[in-house]
Amino acid sequence: MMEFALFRLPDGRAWLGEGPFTALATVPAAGGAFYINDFDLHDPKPWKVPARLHEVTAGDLAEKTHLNGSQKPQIQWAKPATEWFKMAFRRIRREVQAKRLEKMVPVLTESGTLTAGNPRRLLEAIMQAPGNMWSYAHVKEDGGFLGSTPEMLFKLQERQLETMALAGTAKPGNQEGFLTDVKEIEEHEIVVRYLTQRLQALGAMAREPRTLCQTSGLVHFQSKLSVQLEAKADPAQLVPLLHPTPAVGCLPRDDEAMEKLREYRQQLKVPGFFGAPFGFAEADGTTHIVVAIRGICWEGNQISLPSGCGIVGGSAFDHEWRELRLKREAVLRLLSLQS
Ligand SMILES: C=C(O[C@@H]1C=C(C(=O)O)C=C[C@H]1O)C(=O)O
Repeated sequence: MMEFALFRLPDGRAWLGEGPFTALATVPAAGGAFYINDFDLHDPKPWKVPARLHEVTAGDLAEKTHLNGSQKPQIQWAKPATEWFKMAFRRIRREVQAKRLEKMVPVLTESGTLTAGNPRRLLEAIMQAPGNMWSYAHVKEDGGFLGSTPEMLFKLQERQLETMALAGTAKPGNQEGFLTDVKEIEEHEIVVRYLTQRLQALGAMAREPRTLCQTSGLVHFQSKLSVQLEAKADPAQLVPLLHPTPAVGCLPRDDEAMEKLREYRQQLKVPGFFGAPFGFAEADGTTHIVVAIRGICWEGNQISLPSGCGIVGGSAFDHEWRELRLKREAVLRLLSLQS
């Protein structure tokens, strides 16, 4: 199989689409299409209709993707250098303290070299991800990306829109400290405020209380939001309305801040898939779009493992550096790649 896409819902239902894909600007009425784009939404035709679509389970994926016989990947990781990230971190914090910015999410990417095996084998691991995660993959002949994310951008079913703020991170174990951590709460509430502002015009909105979301080896703050839309909305318009949220982007989301964010991403060599929207439209029209974090990408034998962290005025470098490591470790654990 040359090119394919995979999407798994938290409830375990999963779809595998085989290329070649037909690209469309809007979601087809019959559904059965994947949404694949990069962080900057460069692709004007992000809806990809596969030549063949299969509903798959963890049990039959290996056979369907012809993985049988290939070995698990072995990766030699290089320790990430601090310099560029430290510079971005300091500049962002300075901008926040000067009140020119509220929050920005720089991304650090760890590189690795594939020494044996096939990265496609990791599809089996993302099919086994915990029940509160969405798994995604887009694989081409010599490269691709895949992962399992705890972050949904939105789910649209008729006129019911669901979304979530997921931001603020801790290691499991110190829940009491985390629940009252002012900096983490601020980081989270910035995302809630942003979503509320963006969604208010669309219809009656409801916010659930802030709760804890426990994923593989990490705890986050999560607030669910929902909107009863006044008029039918096209997912093609909702994506640029909501993405990027300040959970992976910046606030304010004006041209100047977005330009800075793009500059940092370029300087730090962040892969285009990271933080981008990814999704699937079911045959009944229900559309799921998630935020592609907690994953890896590869090109030939070069592997990248990106992770980001929100910087606000109270952020300290060592704390964020540790948080980035925890996030990378969570991905490695999820993919059963830990050494
Ligand atoms: C950017 C990542 O995660 C995002 C950033 C978070 C944070 O800064 O606390 C938490 C969850 C995600 O919204 C990542 O996992 O790399």
